[in-house]
Amino acid sequence: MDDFIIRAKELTKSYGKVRAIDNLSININKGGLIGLIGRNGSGKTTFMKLCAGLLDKNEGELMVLNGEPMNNLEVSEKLVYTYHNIEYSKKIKLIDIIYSFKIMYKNFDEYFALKLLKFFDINSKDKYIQLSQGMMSTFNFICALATRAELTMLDEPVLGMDITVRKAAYEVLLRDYSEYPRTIIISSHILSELEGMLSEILLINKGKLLFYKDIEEIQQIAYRADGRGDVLKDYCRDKKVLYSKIGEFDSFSIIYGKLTEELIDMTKARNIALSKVRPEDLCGYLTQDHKEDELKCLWKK
Ligand SMILES: Nc1ncnc2c1ncn2[C@@H]1O[C@H](COP(=O)(O)OP(=O)(O)OP(=O)(O)O)[C@@H](O)[C@H]1O
Repeated sequence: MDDFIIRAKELTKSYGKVRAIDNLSININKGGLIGLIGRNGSGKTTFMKLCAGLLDKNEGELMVLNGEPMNNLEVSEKLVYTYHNIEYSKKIKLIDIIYSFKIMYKNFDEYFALKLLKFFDINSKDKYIQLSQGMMSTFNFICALATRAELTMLDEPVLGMDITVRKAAYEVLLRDYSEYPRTIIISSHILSELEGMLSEILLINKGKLLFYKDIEEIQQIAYRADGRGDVLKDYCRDKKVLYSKIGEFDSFSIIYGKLTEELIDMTKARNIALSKVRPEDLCGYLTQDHKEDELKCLWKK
C-alpha cells in the first residue's frame, strides 16, 4: 500500500504562457488536515483541479490514490473537490443536489448532510440559485464533508461566510475529521484561522513548491529578532536573513534557523529579543514581493 495519497513529479500545467503549476514535485502523506497555502494566483486551484482530474497536465507525472486522476472513475469516486461557487442548473433544489451526491458517492451520509443544513439554517427545499454567496459556500462545504471521501479537497471553502458561520464550519470540519479520519486538503490565503487545526502546510508560490512540512517543523524554520537597527544589523551579519525591516522606531529581522533557549540567553546581553514566527507570518515573508519603496511612491506627484 502506498503511504502517499498524491505523488507529483515535475508536474507542469500552463495556460498559454502562464505556468500555473511549474515543475512541482511532491509526495503528500495519507491522513491529516493539510493547508494548501499561497497568495492569489499561486496555483492552488490549478493544483487541486489537476488532482481531481478536472484538468490535464502538460508535463510530468501525477498519481492520486494510486491512479492517474484524468478520466479515471476508480480515482474520482474516492475523491471530492469543491469550491465556493459551483454552477448548477438554475432550477435545481438543494435536496436534489444532495440526492445526486448520494448516487455519486457510496459513503455519502445523507442524514448527516440534512442535519448540517438545519444546523446552518439552510432550507433543503430552496433552489441553489436563491442562496447568498456565503450560503453557497456553506452548502458546497456540507456536501463535500458528507461524502466522507478518502481525499477531500476544499478550495477556499469559507469564502463569503461571516465570522460566526466560519467558526461553526471549522468546528464541524474538525469534529467530523476526528470521527472519520481521512485526508482533507484546504486551500486558503487566511492561514491564521486554520493554523490551530492543521497538521501540515503546503506552501506554493508562482506555481512552485516552497515547502511541505508539519506544523511543528514550520515553527523551527525561522525566528524573529527585535532590537535597535544598528545592533540588529551587526547581529545579523553572519546569519541567513529572510526579511529585515530597519525603521526609525522599530527594527526586526526574520532569520533562518531554530530558536533555542541558548540563543535567547545569548542575545539578552545585546538587547535583542528573539521570538517565534507564526506560520502565517512566515508564509507571508516567504512569498511577499518587497514593495515598500513602490508603496511610498504612490502618493508622490
Ligand atoms: N482558465 C485560465 N486561463 C488562463 N489563466 C488561468 C486560468 N486559470 C488560472 N489561470 C492563471 O493561472 C495562475 C494560477 O491560478 P490559480 O487559480 O490556480 O491560483 P490560486 O492560487 O487558486 O489563486 P486564488 O487564491 O486567487 O484563487 C494565475 O496566474 C491565473 O491567472
